[in-house]
Amino acid sequence: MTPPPLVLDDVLLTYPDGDRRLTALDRVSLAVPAGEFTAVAGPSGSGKSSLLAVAATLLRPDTGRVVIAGRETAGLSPRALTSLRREAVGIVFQQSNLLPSLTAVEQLLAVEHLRGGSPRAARARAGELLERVGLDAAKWRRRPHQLSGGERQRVNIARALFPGPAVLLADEPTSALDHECGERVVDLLASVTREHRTATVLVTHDRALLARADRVLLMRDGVLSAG
Ligand SMILES: Nc1ncnc2c1ncn2[C@@H]1O[C@H](COP(=O)(O)OP(=O)(O)OP(=O)(O)O)[C@@H](O)[C@H]1O
Repeated sequence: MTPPPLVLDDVLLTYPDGDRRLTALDRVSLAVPAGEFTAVAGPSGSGKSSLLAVAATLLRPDTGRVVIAGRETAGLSPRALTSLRREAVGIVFQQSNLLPSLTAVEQLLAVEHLRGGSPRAARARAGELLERVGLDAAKWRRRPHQLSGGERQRVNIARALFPGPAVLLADEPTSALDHECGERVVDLLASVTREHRTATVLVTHDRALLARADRVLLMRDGVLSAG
C-alpha cells in the first residue's frame, strides 16, 4: 500500500511568548490518505493555521515528523524543501493571494514558468483546470479585481492544482464568501479531492461546511482529536 501523501507524527510546535514558549501544536498526529477530504474545525487561536503551516512545510516543528508525498522533510535543505513544496503541496488561502496584474490564466502559467515546462502544454492544462473549476472561459483573461470573490477562489483552487500536488491545503477558503458561494467552493474542493486523488485538509470555522468532509477533526488548545 502506498503511504498517505500527508503524515504528521507527534508534532510539537511552539512560538516565543515573552520569556516563555506558547504551545501551538501539542503532539499532533495526522495521516491523510490520497483522495480523502479532511476538515479541521476549532475556535480562533486553537492552532488550525499553525497546523496548515507545518503541513505546508512553511514552518518546521520543534519536534516530530512531517512526511510529504513519502519524503521526510526534517533533513531537507531550504532549497529542497521549496522544491518539494512547489511540486507536492497546493495551498488555497483565505482570500485573494492572486497577483493583481495577472489574468486568471496567467496566474496558473506563472506557476509553470517557475517550473520551466513547455508553454503549449501549460496553456492546455491551465484551460482544462479553469474549465474544471467552473470559471467561464469569457473570464479567463480578467484580472482578479474584475472577478467575484467566489471566482477568485476558483482560480486559486485551479492554481493550487496546477502542479498536480499530492497534498491540497485550504485555510478558511470561504470566509470572504457568502454562504451559498462558500458551499459551492467546498463542494468543488471535495470533488477535486476525489478526481485528483489529493490528500486534502480544509480548515474552517463554518460548521455548516463540515458535512462535506470525509472526516472532521477538532482542534482545541493545540490538541487535535476526532470530531
Ligand atoms: N508567529 C507567531 N508568534 C507567536 N504566537 C503565534 C504566532 N502565530 C500564532 N501564534 C499563536 O499560536 C496560537 C495558534 O494560532 P493559530 O493562528 O494557529 O490559530 P487558529 O486556530 O488558526 O486561529 P484563527 O482561527 O483565529 O485563525 C494562538 O495562540 C496564536 O496567538
